[in-house]
Order: sequence, then C-alpha cells, then structure tokens
Amino acid sequence: MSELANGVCEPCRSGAPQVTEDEMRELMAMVPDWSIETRDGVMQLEKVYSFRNFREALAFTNKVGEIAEAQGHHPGLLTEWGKVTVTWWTHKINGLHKNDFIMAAKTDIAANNQ
Ligand SMILES: C[C@H](O)[C@H](O)[C@H]1CNC2=NC(N)=NC(=O)C2=N1
Repeated sequence: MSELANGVCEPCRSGAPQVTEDEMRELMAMVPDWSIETRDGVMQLEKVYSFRNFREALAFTNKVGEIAEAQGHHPGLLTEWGKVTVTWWTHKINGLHKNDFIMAAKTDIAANNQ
C-alpha cells in the first residue's frame, strides 16, 4: 500500500481511462479493507472508519479534506457520531481511476495517524 500512498494524483480529465479489470484486481489487493460499491452504474471505492465520538470523526473528516485539497481529488464523506464513510471515485469519468486508489491508501495513512 505504501507505493500507492506515496503516489501523486494526476489532474482529473474527462476521457481518461477507467481502471481495467486486471488493474482493479491489482490495486484492490493494495487496499484490502476497501470495497467496491456501484451506484447508478458508477463504481466507487468505499470504507467505513470507526471513532470514539463525533469530535474524532469530524477531525478525521477534516484531515481527509486537507489531503483531497492537496491532491485536487475529492471524496464523498459521510460524517456521523463515531463513524466516517469515505467514498472515492472520479466524477469526470464516472468511475474508478488510479487516483482513487492512491487516495484510498492516503486515507488509510491518515486514519492510522489519528
Ligand atoms: C476542476 C477540478 O480540479 C476538477 O473538477 C476535479 C476536482 N476534484 C475531483 N474529484 C474527484 N473525485 N473527481 C473528479 O473528477 C474531480 N475533478
């Protein structure tokens, strides 16, 4: 996962290729705790993180927001008492790009450092 976590997102552009089946298999192995959810035909990477209370959940949410801003690639974030659901996909291509896996790995690092 560290190779992914050290990755840098490339600028999102429409027309960029979605990951292939083989690439997805390879990348999923690097972020094993994440799942693929398909919503309205759009494949998304998703993981639920647990926290002791809302304040810790909110702190993590903001940390992920900072990483997203730094990389110019943004997640869906559902922040609840003791839980944050993080969802990564590439809006411009309505699917999954390597950027999303890079960001999932960076999200795990942020959680491990909280
Ligand atoms: C202009 C701006 O860089 C683009 O709209 C970026 C912003 N963040 C993004 N985040 C995600 N997840 N997908 C995108 O296509 C995307 N596009």
